Amino acid sequence: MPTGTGVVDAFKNLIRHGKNHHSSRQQDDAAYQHAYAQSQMQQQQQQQQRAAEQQSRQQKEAQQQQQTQKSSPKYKDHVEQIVQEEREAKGKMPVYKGLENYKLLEKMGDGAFSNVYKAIDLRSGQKVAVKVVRKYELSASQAGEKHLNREFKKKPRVTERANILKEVQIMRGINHPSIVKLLAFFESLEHYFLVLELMEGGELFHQIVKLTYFSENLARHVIVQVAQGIRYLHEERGVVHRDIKPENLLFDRIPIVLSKNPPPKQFEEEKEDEGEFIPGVGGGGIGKVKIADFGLSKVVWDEQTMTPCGTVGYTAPEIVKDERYSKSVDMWALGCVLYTLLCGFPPFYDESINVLTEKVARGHYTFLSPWWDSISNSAKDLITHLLCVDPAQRYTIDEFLTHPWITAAPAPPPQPTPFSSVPRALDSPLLAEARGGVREARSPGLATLKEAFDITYAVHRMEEEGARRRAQKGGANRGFLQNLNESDEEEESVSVMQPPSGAGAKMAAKRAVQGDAYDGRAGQRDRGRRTGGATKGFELDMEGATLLGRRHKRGADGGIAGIGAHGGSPLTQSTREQDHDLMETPMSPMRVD
Ligand SMILES: Nc1ncnc2c1ncn2[C@@H]1O[C@H](COP(=O)(O)OP(=O)(O)OP(=O)(O)O)[C@@H](O)[C@H]1O
Repeated sequence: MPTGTGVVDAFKNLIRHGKNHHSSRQQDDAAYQHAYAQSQMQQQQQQQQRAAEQQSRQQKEAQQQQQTQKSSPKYKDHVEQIVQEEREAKGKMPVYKGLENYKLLEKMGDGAFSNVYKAIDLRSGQKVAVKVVRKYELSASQAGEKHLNREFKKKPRVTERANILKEVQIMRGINHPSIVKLLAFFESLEHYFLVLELMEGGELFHQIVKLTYFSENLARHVIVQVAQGIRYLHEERGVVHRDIKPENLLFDRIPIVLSKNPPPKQFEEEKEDEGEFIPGVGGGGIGKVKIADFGLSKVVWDEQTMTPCGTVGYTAPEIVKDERYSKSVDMWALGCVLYTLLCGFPPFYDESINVLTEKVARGHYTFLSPWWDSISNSAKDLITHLLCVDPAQRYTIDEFLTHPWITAAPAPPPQPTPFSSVPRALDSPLLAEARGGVREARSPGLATLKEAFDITYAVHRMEEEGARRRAQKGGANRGFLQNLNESDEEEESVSVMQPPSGAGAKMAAKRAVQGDAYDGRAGQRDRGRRTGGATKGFELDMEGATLLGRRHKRGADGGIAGIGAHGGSPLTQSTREQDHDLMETPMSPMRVD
């Protein structure tokens, strides 16, 4: 039933036109409904108008209010708080029980079971790096489900505990300007926390990628600091690091002072200007360089008793040999790092893990032309004495530090060469792909580069452990640290059998073939050649626990037996079918705990 003013108006209308008296009932109804519809429309229009008026009034009020609020300090604080909250939410840092005295600022790196954060010690205000290591592994289903109340596997990873304790034990005794200091160590129910001296620049690896390669002055500045750290470890602490690689070398940033006379570009590559090299300070943004990550380190002699560690009852020659082998692993690594600094790619590389292992074992590398053409013979000479297959022939740290290239004063920048003499557009053969067009990116290519280092060193560590096992057959009393070393050995034999993920498997196939500048018989120049044709080098005798031994089992005759002694360029080896088969198998990361 219509009600209100609309209906009244409708009736008035009807009366006005006299229809109320003369129309039939039907007509009255139609008129009534028409009047009713009209009144409804009018009503709606009025309501809409009122609503529009009210809305515009409210908008005006809100605008006025905003104007006054925006200029008020309270409003500004509020907005800033929201922006800050949004920023924080983006880079949200996890909260760890037991780490309440530290405020995590940003993530700096991660390993297989650890994360490293830049943090502030809230008590002292000091900036530090905190390495957080998980004690327990999430079971596969739990890891995927991301439960809030996560349950951990009951069984602690005992090997990991031993490794962490060893790392801490070793780092505690170390105090050297070229080695990252351990400031504190503590643990909660679920994590170990290592508070470390902060190296703001991060990994040297990224700086190599950024600059493509280093000038000889800058390479010397870096490698001398690393070598001094190694000398301290070897000679004063009886420790071998065993994992010296650009990833584990951290640096402090310094400002780049633009070159007065920018050095000529060697090739049409995007080598960033390193800037002026300042002796004693650095260049290319790199100041102090320090060794980090003692996760694979070993103690080879007890600094207190000055006797070899845990070798009571062993005969002297084996002990001496054992210790020399251990140290020589670091010297080999030093050679790999120096080579990489100077040209931007590692000395040993192949997409096939078998071929790479073979090259490392035989010491087959080259000073690849044209990248090495302008690098001094003195630098090459030093490298040949480090990448020398026979550990007995390899330079010791003292020999390294007295080599003429190391003791030379920084040279003035090279004279410009006309660009027309440049053969063609070039970039470091691996880095060009490693970058994948993105500078400093952690592209799969970069991961492959890192894996090349890992494999190279793993082969040498295995060699060292093989020597130790041979020496220790029969057993003897072992000291505390030697027992810690033992757990590591077991782990190593597992970890090295994991080939790199397939990311770089197809890399080399695309790579341009380069000619050899030098046949790459590392360390053979003036140390005397071996008899019997092919260089024997060391035996990869790991008693069935080796990378190669295991690959034989897995790869159906795809192991080292099928590989001839290659003497060619490290970047020219063809990849054989069986190697491909192995590479296609999806694999977990190299490090296995
Ligand atoms: N003191 C530090 N200052 C700055 N960054 C650091 C520091 N220590 C470690 N990092 C960063 O964290 C990364 C991982 O650290 P570290 O190598 O000690 O851990 P990890 O778990 O042993 O790693 P991995 O599994 O690669 O051996 C480093 O490569 C580096 O980028």
